[in-house]
Amino acid sequence: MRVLVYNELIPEQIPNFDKVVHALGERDFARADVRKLTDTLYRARLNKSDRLLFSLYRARGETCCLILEHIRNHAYEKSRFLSRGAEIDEDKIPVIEADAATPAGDLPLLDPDKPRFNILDKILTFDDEQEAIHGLSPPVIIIGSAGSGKTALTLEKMKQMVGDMLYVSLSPYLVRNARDLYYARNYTNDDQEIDFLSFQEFLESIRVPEGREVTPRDFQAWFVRQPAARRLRDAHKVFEEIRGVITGPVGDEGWLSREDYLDLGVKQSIFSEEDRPAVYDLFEKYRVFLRDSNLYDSNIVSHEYVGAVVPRYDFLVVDEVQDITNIQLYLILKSLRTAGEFILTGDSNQIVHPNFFSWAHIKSLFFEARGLSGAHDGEIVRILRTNYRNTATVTEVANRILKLKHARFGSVDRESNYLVRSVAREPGRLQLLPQTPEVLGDLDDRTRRSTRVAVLVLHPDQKDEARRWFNTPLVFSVQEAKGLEYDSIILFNVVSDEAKAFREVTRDVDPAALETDTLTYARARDKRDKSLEVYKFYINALFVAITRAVRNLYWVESDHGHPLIDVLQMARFSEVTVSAEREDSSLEQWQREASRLEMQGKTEQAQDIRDRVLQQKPVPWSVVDRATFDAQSEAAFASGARKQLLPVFEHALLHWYRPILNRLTLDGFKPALDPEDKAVTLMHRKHFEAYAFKNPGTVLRDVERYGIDHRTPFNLTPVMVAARVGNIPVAKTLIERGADPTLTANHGFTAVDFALERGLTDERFARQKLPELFDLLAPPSIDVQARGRLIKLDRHLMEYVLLRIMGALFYRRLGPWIATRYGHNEGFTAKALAEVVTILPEEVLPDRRKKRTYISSILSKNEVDGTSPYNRFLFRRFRHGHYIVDPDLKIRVGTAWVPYYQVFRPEAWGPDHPPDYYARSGLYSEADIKAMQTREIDRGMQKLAAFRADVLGLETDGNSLGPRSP
Ligand SMILES: Nc1ncnc2c1ncn2[C@@H]1O[C@H](COP(=O)(O)OP(=O)(O)OP(=O)(O)O)[C@@H](O)[C@H]1O
Repeated sequence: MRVLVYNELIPEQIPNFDKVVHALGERDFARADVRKLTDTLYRARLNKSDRLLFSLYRARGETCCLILEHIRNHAYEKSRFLSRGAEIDEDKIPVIEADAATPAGDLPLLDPDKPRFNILDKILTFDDEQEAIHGLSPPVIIIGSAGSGKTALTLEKMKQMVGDMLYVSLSPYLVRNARDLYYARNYTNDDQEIDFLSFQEFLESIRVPEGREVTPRDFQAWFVRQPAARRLRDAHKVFEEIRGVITGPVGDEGWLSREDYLDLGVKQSIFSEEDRPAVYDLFEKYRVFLRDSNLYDSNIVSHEYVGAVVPRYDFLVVDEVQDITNIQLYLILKSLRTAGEFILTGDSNQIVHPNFFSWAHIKSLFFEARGLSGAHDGEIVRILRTNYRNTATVTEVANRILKLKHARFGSVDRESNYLVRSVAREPGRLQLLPQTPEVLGDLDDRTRRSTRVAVLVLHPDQKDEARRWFNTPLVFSVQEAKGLEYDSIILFNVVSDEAKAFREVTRDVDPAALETDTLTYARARDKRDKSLEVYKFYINALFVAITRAVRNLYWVESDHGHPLIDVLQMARFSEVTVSAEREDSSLEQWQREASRLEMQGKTEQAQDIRDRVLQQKPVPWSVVDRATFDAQSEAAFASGARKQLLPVFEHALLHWYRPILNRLTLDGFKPALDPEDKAVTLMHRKHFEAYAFKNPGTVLRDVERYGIDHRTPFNLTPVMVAARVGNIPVAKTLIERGADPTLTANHGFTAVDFALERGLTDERFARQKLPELFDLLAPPSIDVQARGRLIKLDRHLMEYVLLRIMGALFYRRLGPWIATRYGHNEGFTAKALAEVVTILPEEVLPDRRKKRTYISSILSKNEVDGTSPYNRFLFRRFRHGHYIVDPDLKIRVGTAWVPYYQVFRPEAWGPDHPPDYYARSGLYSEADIKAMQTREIDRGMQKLAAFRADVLGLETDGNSLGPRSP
């Protein structure tokens, strides 16, 4: 049997490794003392205390043994691959013979001839090209077409690095995806701390810029109103010139001076010398426009930040570098402690952002700023030619486009001069179809209900025409589609709608020039020829559009006689009968697609799915938000009617709005006198009945009607309710369908905070529910702003967990602590926190992190006036050993920055209700007791008001809802 070893394992450090692996290879399970742990996992015995975890899978028809993990000292509960916290009783697990052990499935991406394999979201082996790059030391530039494994390879490379690291890319979606891939299957690494940041977040981590980043759409809307628009015509082209040529280069100023700009060589600008003065005039107006509209240009901001960036990373990765400009790259590389410790990846055939990117620009940047790439002298560029994403047919057309580009414009640069190989076993399908009502009707009928087919047009303004024919909500312009992939793509009049431009793209190209299997390096003939710069968008857009199709391409054109169709030899694919399979996706799949698109910022399409496919409606009930609640409770107390007070009580109970609960108790409001358990049970039964069932059916009915994140009358989302009641299957289903776990309730809680709040007081809940709920619901990071900088707290950090715990304790514990009469427990102390967290299971907080000394070190490290170089400026120490979240801290809610103490509400703090020892003593009348309790509560409220004013610096509102003395 073949044995492959996970690349993270170091066999030399594992006792008896060779001996045991040899036995496994010979299928001698008895010698290796193999036992079966789960359906897919086995263990072999290394020595008295250590075990080796492995799985069996089939690859290319052979059974392969995949060695996964070294279990030291019987510590199965620490295993990465067994479910967390697994308790295995060695005496009870069954011995198994090799013949009885069957492979758990097929692994199509595994090459059994390789000795090592890698694990990201799936198990795969690298090909020789990839392996060679994996072995290189930085700096490395990885060039490869879409789907060549650049991201996968780079992430695996990062795992070998030690220290502080950065992964950065323009698209927030790609970054999020990369982070999830990195930590897939419980990967952890104590030797590194990684920031996964979009470029905008990277800027924010230096200093949060004012306003919002200008988009091409803002520019276009402004451009068409300018008199110069008539002469310069194309907004995209002008924007590209400004972004790529005027503000993009590295220099001493934020942009090129007029003189320098007019002096540029012909290859350095998209515009002719005659047009350049007009472009520069417009650029000057553009800066005024930015200032007046509170927008910023990230290039100009990057220039401003060059002096402010501090070296803070030991290693960094820039993924999709073709999307960013030189000054942006320069700024990123300036954050390295040692020059040259980087990997850049990219593909210049995928440039559809206006930024005038070329590999030559990057090379000249390294040449001019020699310090950037370190002492390394040799070639740092490596190319990946194999495509793992698209079928052979799709790849063939993509290659023809590359050949056409080469034949027409010459080599863009030496680096991008290559064709792509497909390894897909399936051939895939390509049909060139005419634009007739019958064909379009049929195509639409077969594809409109499927989440796996999207329609692509070249420009955003062509989407309306496409929507006349196609009913799917998945209609995108090419720029929108960048970074997406679908099983099948319908290209709609991409060429016919820009017939003139594409005619230029094919001008003077001899089809015979495309009959080649390699691209030879050749520059364009005429240096003054700007056609590449001008027409690059069209040819790249076509390339990007086509490579979005994983399997099939349906290409609809009104004019099949266009020269481009001819040059690409598409006629052989011409058909009049649509052969797309008809496919209906379920509502669930559509819901997931809507959420996926939402996350990628494709709000238009996501909304269209919700409106037309899911037919979601606004909730028919009124939702009680903060303002409504304040008004409702005032009115209820004024009326004193039970019917009005009950919803106020329930709301206060759910949000632990202590002043209101106290007041209701003092007023003798019956439900408020019940023990909390009873009141909660009644309320849950009344309002959250649907969440009591394991089967999510009832909850999903509302979700289908009103959307996955609709608000219940208490202004909670369904997943918040599931978290609060501890219903794991429902929470899981909602998350799988795309529920957003970052949304907040009236008092600032996200779904996971509800679960944590309960887990911190209820031992059984903590043990049975919290590990899974935390895993499922805790968002990957919390964005905070301290001292004007973004600090992204990754879920792996203790700071993240601590901030969450402080949030979960905010109302129930912190308020009463501050309010206590003797004041010895104000604020969070390491001692109090260490006591509180003992209840949390190992999976949520490992024992080493529960220690008082450790908690204390994290608190003081992040104290706002502290001097640690790793200070994240989270906490303020207002008395010796007493901490609170810093009142100047802001957190990101949706896209807005909100002060922490507006998200969490100190005005909802109140003292615990005084115990009934007065009553028990039997010495006092009922009226006396009430008076004493009232006084006690009043004192607490006053203390809280003073704390809010003195420590938090907040205005106090006179406790309008606090209890008044009778
Ligand atoms: N050696 C390999 N064997 C099998 N699958 C692979 C291999 N390398 C990469 N893949 C898979 O191919 C797909 C594309 O890889 P990846 O997303 O890393 O490509 P990319 O070059 O970054 O693409 P893009 O430029 O479109 O972002 C992924 O699903 C990845 O897991």
